[in-house]
Amino acid sequence: MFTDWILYGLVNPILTLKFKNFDSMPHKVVIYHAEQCDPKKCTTRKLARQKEIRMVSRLNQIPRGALVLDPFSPKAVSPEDHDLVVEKGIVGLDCSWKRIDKSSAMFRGTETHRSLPFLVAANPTNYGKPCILSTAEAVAATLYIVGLKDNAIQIMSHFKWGPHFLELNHELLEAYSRARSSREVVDIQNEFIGG
Ligand SMILES: C[S@@+](CC[C@H](N)C(=O)[O-])C[C@H]1O[C@@H](n2cnc3c(N)ncnc32)[C@H](O)[C@@H]1O
Repeated sequence: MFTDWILYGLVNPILTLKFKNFDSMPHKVVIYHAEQCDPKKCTTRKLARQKEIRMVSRLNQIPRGALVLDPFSPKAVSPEDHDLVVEKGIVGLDCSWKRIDKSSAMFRGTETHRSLPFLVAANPTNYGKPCILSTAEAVAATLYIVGLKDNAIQIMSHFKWGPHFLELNHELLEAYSRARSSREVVDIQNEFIGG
């Protein structure tokens, strides 16, 4: 009995560590896929194959109350969103950037929609462009800003260019992740752009 407890005490933390990311990620990140992309370049499909996210094709499969990644939202992602992300998860919209305005209209009115502050894309399709991030970059940036940095690194590890996204934006991501509010995130962004 006593040895069982010692064994449990040794093995359980190892198992918890091993499966920590696996347990916490797939059900917490849901991407609505609008089938408008080139399947070979689609970052959502890749993350779904790796079981990092859940890809859905019907609106009623989107969890209610999650943080919705919407580039048109006036409110920026900030560390204040940590509990929201942990408890309700993240929702992304994988659609063509050409149709983003129409497609993201379905998210309007959601209190929990958020835009990402200034960050530069590292994916080959939009390399160097500010704010036009792939879905994978947007999810990783959100995780990083709210303090789930290991999960952000894990998401980016599935892409050749993924770690470079975190390096390229390291200074900003760190600063955003230390902000106290969404307002402060925007101030950091504005100071960076202006300066
Ligand atoms: C328009 S889709 C393009 C996806 C691309 N086909 C791919 O394979 O990654 C990118 C999605 O990522 C999220 N996203 C990207 N940049 C963002 C930003 N600046 N703010 C908020 N969400 C963003 C949004 O959910 C957006 O709809």
